[in-house]
Amino acid sequence: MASVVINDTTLRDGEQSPGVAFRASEKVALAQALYETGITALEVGTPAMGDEERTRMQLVRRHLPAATLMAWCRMNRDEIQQSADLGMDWVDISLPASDKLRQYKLREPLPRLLERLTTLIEQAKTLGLQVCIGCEDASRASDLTLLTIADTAQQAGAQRLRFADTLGILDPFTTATRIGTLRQRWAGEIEMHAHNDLGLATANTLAAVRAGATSVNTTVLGLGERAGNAALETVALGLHRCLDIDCGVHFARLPALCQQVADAALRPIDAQQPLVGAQVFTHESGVHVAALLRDRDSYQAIDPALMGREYRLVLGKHSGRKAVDGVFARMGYRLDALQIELLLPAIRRFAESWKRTPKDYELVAIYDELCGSAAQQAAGS
Ligand SMILES: CC(=O)SCCNC(=O)CCNC(=O)[C@H](O)C(C)(C)COP(=O)(O)OP(=O)(O)OC[C@H]1O[C@@H](n2cnc3c(N)ncnc32)[C@H](O)[C@@H]1OP(=O)(O)O
Ligand SMILES: O=C(O)CCC(=O)C(=O)O
Repeated sequence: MASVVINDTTLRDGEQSPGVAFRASEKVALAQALYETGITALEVGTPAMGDEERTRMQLVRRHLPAATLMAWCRMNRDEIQQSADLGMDWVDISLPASDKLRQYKLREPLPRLLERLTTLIEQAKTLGLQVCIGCEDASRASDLTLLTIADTAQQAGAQRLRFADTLGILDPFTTATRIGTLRQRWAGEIEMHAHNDLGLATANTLAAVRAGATSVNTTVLGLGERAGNAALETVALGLHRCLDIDCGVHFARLPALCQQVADAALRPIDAQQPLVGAQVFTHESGVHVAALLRDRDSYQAIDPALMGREYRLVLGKHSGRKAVDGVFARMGYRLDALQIELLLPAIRRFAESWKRTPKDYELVAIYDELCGSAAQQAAGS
């Protein structure tokens, strides 16, 4: 499959998560960390927000001269001019694609908006900017409207069309159909921008790529409006794993990048966050662990080493005998069948009382209590 550009928008849409506000130093450091993780195309901000935001965008530009930077703009001449002044490579000119958003936001008929769009694209191109047309709420726009916008954008010389599932209402099948229709008409780049309201943002992003999208928006940890955007981590690994597309992401750097974003956003990483959560390479269930002790591929499709991580086997309420044997063996204990029979119910009780798995020293304490020499002597007498 052809290559795909990840145009990460952590610093624009990611920061639109309620309450998230990156300081200037954080914005620059995050841009740097994204770049070092192999993400070289970044949507870095909204010039309309004012001098402070523009200064930050300029700082990112200075720190990352080789990165491909994009600004998000409304249909507004000043914002496009500002994007050029800030040294951006791309401008995303946002146009409400659905009737609803046009009606309630701009209150301007589509033909008039398209005339304005043509002028704005020409302005941006004269300023040396590459142009992406952000079709906001494209999922609620008709194909006819979308294709009309695409025709105008194409004639005016825009390079990219962003299909935004602004409200996160699509499923992967509909996404593929919509992008496929667009692909037949629009010769330029197509960028998928998916929101996660139904938990389908990554799936929709992969479906869009299958149907012909050449570029995808992501945010680290899926930050973004409401339920967020498609997460960089799952999109990058999904493209690699499911579609055999290498976007140049250094997977081993993802955990540190995610932690840095989590710290700057004050959003702790959920233990079960795909790929980077603390628990996602940890196995407890007895049936799984028994098989994993023989072959890691039995219950582990993603090699944690790819992310610089390790897999762990733990004991808990769902452990079986082989798991008890295996985990104690890792700690240097050779258990006999009777000891395992004594330990298993005690470990289950521990997990239920403390609502967590016992740590190694706690397993040793359970062992000492139930199987230590005094206990064994008592059991024998
Ligand atoms: C789906 C998305 O994520 S789109 C990205 C949206 N991003 C943001 O809103 C984040 C940053 N936003 C802000 O800081 C501010 O809202 C600003 C600076 C952009 C604008 O601030 P203000 O000038 O005070 O406008 P305000 O936020 O009150 O209202 C938005 C205005 O933008 C207009 N607008 C919305 N989309 C567009 C568009 N694509 N093109 C032109 N105008 C637009 C609205 O119609 C409204 O105009 P009105 O005042 O004439 O009704
Ligand atoms: O206008 C765009 O480029 C898309 C904006 C966006 O973030 C969205 O629609 O969710």
